[in-house]
Amino acid sequence: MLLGIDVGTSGLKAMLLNPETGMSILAYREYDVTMPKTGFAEQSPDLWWKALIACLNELRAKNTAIFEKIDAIGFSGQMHGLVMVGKNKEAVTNAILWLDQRSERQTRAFQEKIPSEEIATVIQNRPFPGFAVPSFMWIQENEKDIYRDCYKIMQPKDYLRMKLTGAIGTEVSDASATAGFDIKNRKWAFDLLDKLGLDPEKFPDCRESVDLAGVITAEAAKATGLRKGIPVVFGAGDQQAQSIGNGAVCEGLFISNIGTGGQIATYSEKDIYDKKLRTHTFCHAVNKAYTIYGAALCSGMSIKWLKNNVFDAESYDEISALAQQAPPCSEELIYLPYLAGERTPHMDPKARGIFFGLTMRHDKRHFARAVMEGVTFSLRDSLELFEKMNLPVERIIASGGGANSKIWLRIQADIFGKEIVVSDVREQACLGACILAGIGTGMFGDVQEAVRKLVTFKKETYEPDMKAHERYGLTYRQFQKIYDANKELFAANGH
Ligand SMILES: Nc1ncnc2c1ncn2[C@@H]1O[C@H](COP(=O)(O)OP(=O)(O)O)[C@@H](O)[C@H]1O
Ligand SMILES: O=C(CO)[C@@H](O)[C@H](O)COP(=O)(O)O
Repeated sequence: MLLGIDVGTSGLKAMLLNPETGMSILAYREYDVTMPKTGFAEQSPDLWWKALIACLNELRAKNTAIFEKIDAIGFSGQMHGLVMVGKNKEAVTNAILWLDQRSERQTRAFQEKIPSEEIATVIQNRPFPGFAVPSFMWIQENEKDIYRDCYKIMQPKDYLRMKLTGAIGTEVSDASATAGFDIKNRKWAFDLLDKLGLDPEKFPDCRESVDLAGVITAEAAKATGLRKGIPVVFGAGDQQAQSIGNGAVCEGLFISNIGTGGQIATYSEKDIYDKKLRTHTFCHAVNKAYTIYGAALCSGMSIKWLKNNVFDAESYDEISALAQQAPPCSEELIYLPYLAGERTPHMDPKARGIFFGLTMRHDKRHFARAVMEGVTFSLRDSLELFEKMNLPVERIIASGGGANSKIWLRIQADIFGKEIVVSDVREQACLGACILAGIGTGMFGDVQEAVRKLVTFKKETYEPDMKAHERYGLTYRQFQKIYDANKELFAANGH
């Protein structure tokens, strides 16, 4: 049996998987993002640890015989965030998440200190607030004691792996998304970190995602109920893990992932990157390949915000039922999902959310649908960039929590004008984490073998209605113009 753990932004999932039959059992614990100030987004690493213990207790209580047969453990996790631990391997403060916008000034300083040519060829990505390196620069400037007490930095899933194995370390897929990593050479960009004035000693050893990180310690066995000595592999960032769990490990397959953030992602053997650095090129977890994707910040988060902060609704299904009752294009109500700035395509931390075109005819149904459509328009921005990068998109695999909504899958097919398919396993990032554990311990020869065995797709697919696609095309152009028309106002806005 394999155990895959995904440390998401909205919650933690743990999956027990039989690698022979593909049978899987899941446990989930939801948690929140803490926002102590405007633009701040944090989580306590202890929250993830408690969620992990709760998930493992549930899996063990309900499936004791299976739980005792776990042969290997793998990880997936929310990317970019900054976890800082002291010499005692305890977190010295809350983790600063990928959604955090506090390091805008440090991001600008980064771009002033490092020549743009070096950023393009070494980092291959534009540094952005919420990436670990700008966040760490913020800590260095504003929280000197925490910077001093920080022995090593890491990403969220690395923290839980350290708690299980006692070993500190990170791996290429997450490290490459910190803005401090040499993508081509798959190692920390120490020269660049030095120029930024950061202490290279605070960056942990970095390995490949399928390497063995350690085994479950006696202390962790006592806390979690896991058997002492189970091997644990490094694991990967959730983008790379979910793409493996969706079987997108060859060129030409694209994924539309709607988790808390949203991404249009593909696999590449070459380190192709957008010359204007509007998309991301990071190390993939397998085959020494690359993942290339456009990233939207508040995708699932927009629906979560609408559900919790505006409608006070019971469930996501309630939002989907409302969206189903409004017509395509929501009677000209257009939503810009920039609640925490936006990465692809604008790379603008100051962008903000907008509802445009309100009339007295609009009600909750239109708001629900407009939010789903606005998020999908923002993902179409990435598709258009891919077409320009000569990476044509034919068929799209929908993934993440957003793929649980049939109306949102229909909206994606019609806005993208592409066929949408969905895999049989609901938690694709957990499956990816299990596959990495299986490869790392020799259960699978390679990722292709694992994917052939374990990734299957639902019979029901979503063909685009090309008439709706044409209509959406006009609204999409308006969506783009609304950002352009407000860009200067966003920039002038103080927060
Ligand atoms: N049934 C549903 N209908 C619509 N959206 C959903 C549904 N279930 C989950 N979501 C969306 O998916 C998001 C969570 O996705 P998930 O992939 O679990 O995120 P994460 O990995 O960030 O924790 C929620 O914030 C919500 O927006
Ligand atoms: O910023 C990104 C990817 O670049 C984020 O999407 C994080 O990786 C978190 O993933 P989810 O929790 O949204 O699945």
